[in-house]
Amino acid sequence: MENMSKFKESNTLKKLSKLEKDRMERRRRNAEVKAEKEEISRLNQDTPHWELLAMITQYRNTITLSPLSYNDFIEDHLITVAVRKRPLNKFDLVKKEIDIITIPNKNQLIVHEPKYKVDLTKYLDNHVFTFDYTFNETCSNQIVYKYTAQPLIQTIFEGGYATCFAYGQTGSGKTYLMSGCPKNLKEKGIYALTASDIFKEANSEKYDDLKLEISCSFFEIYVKKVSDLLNGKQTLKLLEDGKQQVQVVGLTERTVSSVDEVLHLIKIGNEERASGQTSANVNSSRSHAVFQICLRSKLNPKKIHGKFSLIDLAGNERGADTFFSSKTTKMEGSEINQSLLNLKECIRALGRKGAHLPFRGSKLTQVLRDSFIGANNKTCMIAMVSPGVSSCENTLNTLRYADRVKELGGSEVQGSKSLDHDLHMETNSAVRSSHSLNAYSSMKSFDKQSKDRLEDKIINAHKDIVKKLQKSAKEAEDLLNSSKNDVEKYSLNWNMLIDDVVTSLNKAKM
Ligand SMILES: Nc1ncnc2c1ncn2[C@@H]1O[C@H](COP(=O)(O)OP(=O)(O)OP(=O)(O)O)[C@@H](O)[C@H]1O
Repeated sequence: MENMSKFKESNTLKKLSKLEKDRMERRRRNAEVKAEKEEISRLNQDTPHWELLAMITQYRNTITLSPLSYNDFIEDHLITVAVRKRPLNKFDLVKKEIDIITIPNKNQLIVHEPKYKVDLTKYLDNHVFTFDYTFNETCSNQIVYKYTAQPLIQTIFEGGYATCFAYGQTGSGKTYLMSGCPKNLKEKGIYALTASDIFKEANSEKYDDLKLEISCSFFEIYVKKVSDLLNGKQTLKLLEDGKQQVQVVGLTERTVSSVDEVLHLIKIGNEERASGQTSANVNSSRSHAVFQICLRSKLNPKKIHGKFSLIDLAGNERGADTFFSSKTTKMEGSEINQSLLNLKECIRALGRKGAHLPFRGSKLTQVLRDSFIGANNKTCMIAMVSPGVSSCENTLNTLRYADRVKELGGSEVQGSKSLDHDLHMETNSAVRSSHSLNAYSSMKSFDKQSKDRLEDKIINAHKDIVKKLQKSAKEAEDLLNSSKNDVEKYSLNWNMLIDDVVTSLNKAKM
């Protein structure tokens, strides 16, 4: 008995001593980790985002990168939505920005958003977006052009309207893409590349009979004011005739015979645009600039044969600081938001032939009305994003907007690690197939296997819709919590969210 109690005592002592040893070991290891962190932090004093950078690098090491290459296939779309990421520039480097965008392949993009857990440890919220094309920081303007605006050139020769939009926050590279790099003349912009191809095509024998003439106009829309950039910013009026056709009364249209002449007009217009920035409230990135190249046959000069509109859209990023700002700035912001929402609906209407076209909702959509109707019209939108971490919120807003422009095209899978495009395509086609459920129930000759497969697809599509609604409910809750910070941004995001929910619900109807 005595031996037994001695044995128990020594066992307890052993356990206590082990616990003490473990505790010491834990303390030693914690001290080591702490020292290591302090050392890394000391070494990275110059890189405030080193922890975030380490997490992103680790993430990138887990995926295979296969970005778009020059020989990739050009898809034929009525509406093309693409994203271009610019490289970090010297201003970013001065601000010690880090690159939070990864482009793993030719149509996906990941935004690594830094977030904090409740215990304040950092983590990455990886947002995966799918578009028709994604261009990484090494892609030249020529490549972006090849997959976006160039495939639309033929449209205007076939009697249609082609429209190319560049959208993104200030500093995201819209001017670099549209006008080219001022320091490197080889890096031409979309204006010059488009004009050059239009001249090449117009001068080909095919169109000899048409006797085509090329002319250009350039105007700006700021709040509700339309100004002629080729005529000293003369204010222009919009008039709608009985056939709902909108005329920009008094707009200067210059006949051109070479690419250089086109570029000269663009230079004049851009200078005119910039000149307003100091003298008034007008800021180039807060107005929409519309450059149009028009084809007319000399045989019937009153009728437009085809038109290419290149539009540098205003960014909505200043919404972030408008809560305490002036009435003018608020009005400016809400006008931009309204025109962007309307634009999105009008582009979607182009994709759904015969759908209601709410073009009267803004001056921008009024002047572009003809671009959204007509069987032969095509549109592309290039969303531009800055890679830096301080642009994260604006980048997500730009991508969400671009994502919603194309109904059923490019879906965002928040937080998802899946990079499988086919998966999205599968989901999208299943959603589309749910429209045919009524037809399906009345199909008597349907074989059992096909019936089961279709039924599964429909149920899966409906599950996706439920998931989407749950995600939207969560987004709505987050939005409500942030409503007090910035009313204007809140209302824009709220409208976009509701739009999205309504679209999902419409799709869910059987
Ligand atoms: N693809 C690119 N490669 C290299 N540099 C780029 C690229 N895109 C943009 N930049 C550089 O980034 C800076 C901002 O670009 P840019 O002026 O084109 O932006 P923006 O969207 O037109 O801005 P804002 O709306 O304020 O006029 C410029 O210095 C530009 O040269």
